[in-house]
Amino acid sequence: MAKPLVQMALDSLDFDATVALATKVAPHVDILEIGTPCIKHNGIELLKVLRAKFPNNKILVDLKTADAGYYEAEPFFKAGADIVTVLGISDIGTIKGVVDVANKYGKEAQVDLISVPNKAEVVKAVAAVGAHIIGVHTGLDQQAAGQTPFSDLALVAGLNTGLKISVAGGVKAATVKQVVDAGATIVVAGAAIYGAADPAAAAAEITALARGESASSGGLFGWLKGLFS
Ligand SMILES: O=C([C@H](O)CO)[C@H](O)[C@H](O)COP(=O)(O)O
Repeated sequence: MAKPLVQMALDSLDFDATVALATKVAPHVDILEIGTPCIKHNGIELLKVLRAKFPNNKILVDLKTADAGYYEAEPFFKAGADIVTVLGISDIGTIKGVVDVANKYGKEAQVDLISVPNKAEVVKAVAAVGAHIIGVHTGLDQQAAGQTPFSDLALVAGLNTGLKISVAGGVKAATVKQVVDAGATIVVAGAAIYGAADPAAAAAEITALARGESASSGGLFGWLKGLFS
């Protein structure tokens, strides 16, 4: 089975701080996510800068599209996004539009299940129109109300659609193995990395844990640990 991918969510509003954080973290993760507040605030220019600076990372643009799927997503695929998100609560025509334009560019559409009431039904419907990734997502406001993504992940994994499953919502070093064991193929971490004293080390630790490697063999973090042990 393929090793899970690790995605870092860039949720700052500041353009330069986002580029600086991405520079620290990019060597330690597979996917850089431009979070929804960040892309709304900074626009497609930020994607162009990150695309040019980080050719070895995939880039997800968290558009959370709700309408005009094809039209809204196309400029971002054209500018180098590898994955674009669309809301699972939106019309199936909107979701199909993002899938179609992703296919046109050889890229991927991720359907975000945030606030979807009938998750099993939506997962089956979006699988039928060719969605590439299902996003199990407990948003920042839901996390503040005490929610976690674990029960939704169990439900989605149990549907056995064969689609990739991305999991976001407060994932941290202590929970990353639980998320992978429960069926995540993409693990997303935002605050656990950008809120750490050393974001590069936190990213390296989370990636090592997601891949089932001991933290001591995990990139810079492992190297630093080795120095001081
Ligand atoms: O998608 C996110 C949120 O809705 C704002 O765009 C976060 O990036 C995602 O939840 C991951 O961040 P953490 O929950 O802090 O790990």
